[in-house]
Amino acid sequence: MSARLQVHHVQSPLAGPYTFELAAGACITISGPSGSGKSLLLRMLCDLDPNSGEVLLDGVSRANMAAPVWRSQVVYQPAEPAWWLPAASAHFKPGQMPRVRELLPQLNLSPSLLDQEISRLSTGERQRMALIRSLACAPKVLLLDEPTAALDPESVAATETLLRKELLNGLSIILVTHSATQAQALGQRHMAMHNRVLSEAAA
Ligand SMILES: Nc1ncnc2c1ncn2[C@@H]1O[C@H](COP(=O)(O)OP(=O)(O)OP(=O)(O)O)[C@@H](O)[C@H]1O
Repeated sequence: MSARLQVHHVQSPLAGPYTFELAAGACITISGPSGSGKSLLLRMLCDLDPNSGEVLLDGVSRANMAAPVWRSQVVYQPAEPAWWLPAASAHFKPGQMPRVRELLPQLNLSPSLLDQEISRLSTGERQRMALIRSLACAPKVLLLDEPTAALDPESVAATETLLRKELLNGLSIILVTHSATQAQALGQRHMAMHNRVLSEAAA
């Protein structure tokens, strides 16, 4: 597998430096205590927080890409995703809708939820809808911050099945999770964050 994402000395005054590589179709999992710096790392990788160092996507430096282009290919899904319009459907471009309709049943979501007010969806429905929003961008790298934290076991299983399928199709994932079972099920490499220092974790 070739390096899809190369991270070289990425740091900010708050965290880092971080250096590692993520192959195409591979998943790195990151575990670690609350407040250890996991989200800070993901936010730097998608260029939401100011940072120095170099990140390359398929060999192309982030410095040579417009920020919106970068963020559409290296997509960050926070633990509590934001919605800025009343209904989920309004967050999708018309061209994304066939993909959205294909993904909804895979996460056990009814298409009728698309047009309901987001605030009326359950936390777990919102979390699954957020994953659909992330995947609808057709990213090359997905940075997932506890994507199943609010889900029941059946929805966790559906989400993991979908992520496994996406990995097989070449998507690369950095997955922050507190679940050792989930890390084992999806990741090939396991890392741990402690006091903003990233290290290899036992498999
Ligand atoms: N912009 C900021 N300025 C100063 N400190 C910050 C900023 N953003 C985050 N922090 C602090 O950095 C630390 C790491 O935060 P981070 O959100 O990365 O934790 P985390 O490992 O993702 O935790 P959790 O598992 O609870 O989501 C926390 O102590 C947080 O308060």
